[in-house]
Amino acid sequence: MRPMTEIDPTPESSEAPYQRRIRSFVLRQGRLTKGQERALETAWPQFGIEYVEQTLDLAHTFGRNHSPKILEIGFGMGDATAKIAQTLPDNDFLAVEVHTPGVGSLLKLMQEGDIRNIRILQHDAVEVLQNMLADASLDGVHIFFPDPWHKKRHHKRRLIQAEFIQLLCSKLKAGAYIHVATDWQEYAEWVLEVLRADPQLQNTAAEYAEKPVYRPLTKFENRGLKLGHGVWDLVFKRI
Ligand SMILES: C[S@@+](CC[C@H](N)C(=O)[O-])C[C@H]1O[C@@H](n2cnc3c(N)ncnc32)[C@H](O)[C@@H]1O
Repeated sequence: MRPMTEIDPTPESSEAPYQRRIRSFVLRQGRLTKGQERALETAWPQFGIEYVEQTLDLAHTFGRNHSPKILEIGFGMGDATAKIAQTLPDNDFLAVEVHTPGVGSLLKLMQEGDIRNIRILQHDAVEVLQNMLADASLDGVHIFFPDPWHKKRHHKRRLIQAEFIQLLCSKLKAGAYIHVATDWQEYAEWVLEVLRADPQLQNTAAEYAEKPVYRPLTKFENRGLKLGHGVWDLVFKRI
């Protein structure tokens, strides 16, 4: 197993409404394949967005105005992202991930499939939300299989927390959606509770939603389903 590097929590402060002290991710020192390395060199200049503390003009970034703008947080190796972008060519996807091999992998998939409606930001999505996205600028958010942080003492590292959802809601247009999928039942229950408790959100189902058709089954999910493991989709709308 590769050595894991924990990112140091940023110092405590009481200035901003949502202070990010605990990271929801661990930066792994993954090795890049030759193909990922090549994709990073050749496609990043066209499809990568550098993190800066300045509001991103999404229409300008994607070169079109009226297409729905969807944020994906933590795309992993990008397989689902690439498939969804191909399935929904009229939507634009801002895909955020911290892991370099994942960024290389998605860029490679974009080159192979000639996919042009994705832009990639390699940074902590919380800081991207805080510093780069305008209020009421998003039509949807995808969070697929966020790290469940199984152990109770790690629950504070879970991405989905009440304050994070408040921040996310401020970036959603009225009627925009949040779609979370998880294969960890206890996290599904946690997410359901957090989303239900936010007065700005409305569940589109009684509890868990049917898997929306645009979300492809991942290899890992397929394997889990065969073993009888469950997957829970949650789709909420911003009022
Ligand atoms: C369990 S993986 C799931 C990846 C992918 N969505 C899938 O379904 O295969 C969770 C991913 O979220 C990323 N992640 C976690 N917190 C993040 C954050 N705050 N900003 C950006 N990426 C994050 C991790 O690096 C990791 O790749």
